[in-house]
Amino acid sequence: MLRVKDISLTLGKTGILNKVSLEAGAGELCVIMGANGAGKSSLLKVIAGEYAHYRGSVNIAGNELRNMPVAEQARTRAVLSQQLSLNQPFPVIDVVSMGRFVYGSYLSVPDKEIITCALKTMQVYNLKDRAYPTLSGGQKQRVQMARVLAQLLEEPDLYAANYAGKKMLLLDEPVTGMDILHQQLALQLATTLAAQGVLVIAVLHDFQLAAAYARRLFLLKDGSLYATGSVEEVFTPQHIKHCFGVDVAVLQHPHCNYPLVVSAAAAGLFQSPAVMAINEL
Ligand SMILES: Nc1ncnc2c1ncn2[C@@H]1O[C@H](COP(=O)(O)OP(=O)(O)OP(=O)(O)O)[C@@H](O)[C@H]1O
Repeated sequence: MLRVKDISLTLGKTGILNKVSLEAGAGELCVIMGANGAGKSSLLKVIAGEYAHYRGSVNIAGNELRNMPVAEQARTRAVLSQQLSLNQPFPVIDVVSMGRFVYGSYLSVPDKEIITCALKTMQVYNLKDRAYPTLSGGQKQRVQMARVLAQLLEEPDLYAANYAGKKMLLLDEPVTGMDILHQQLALQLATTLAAQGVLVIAVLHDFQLAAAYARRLFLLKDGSLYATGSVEEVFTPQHIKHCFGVDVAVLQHPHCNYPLVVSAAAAGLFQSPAVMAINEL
């Protein structure tokens, strides 16, 4: 579904991305991680078609991104950007409706049903008449998730359509500001959409959420792809130390089949022979 080959990006005079190549298939939930400034948002913006002057190739479902008309790009992928500022006092329902405008400015009955479905799925239906700027940070983020969901869906039902090879969802730090319940809601929604064939690529900073939800990880360092693979392959103490400069232990989760990444800030952790043995494996 997505083939990124040798992407390099310069902004001003600064090299931001350096020959990044990656592939991801329909129905995968991929997570991009890396330290602040590693290039995660820039990479997502290149894939979203927001930068025209990158070098290399981005191929989406067999189409070269450069050759895709903007309207077709908008129908193929929905993007949740970081730091979206919207200060006009639009009601929430209008903000979510904006997601449907990529299909035309007239909202049909099915469009309105999709908007209602998106509002209810992100648990913001009760806020639909509130002025968007008056919402809390986490509520705004849920509304923005509802907007991209409204853009993505073809039916007012999460399970009704097969999106394999047709739809891509790009999420830049989607759970920022959300409480733990709504973090789970947002990432379970991403998982559900992936199960319907949507390729989901999310930038996350939280190791536990990434470990729990990612099927494939891309770890960036200084604008280059440093490691890629499964959670177990990418989340090693060595990779994390190299990319984030912190000592961690990677432990077996007592109840779940994904690892726990624990930072050395937990005093005395690294004195435990059991933990040292795990990390030397
Ligand atoms: N428009 C721009 N002009 C110049 N430099 C930029 C621009 N946008 C981003 N950068 C720089 O590019 C680098 C990568 O930025 P990017 O936002 O992609 O990082 P990130 O990995 O998403 O970081 P964070 O975790 O802090 O969100 C940073 O050094 C940033 O300062």
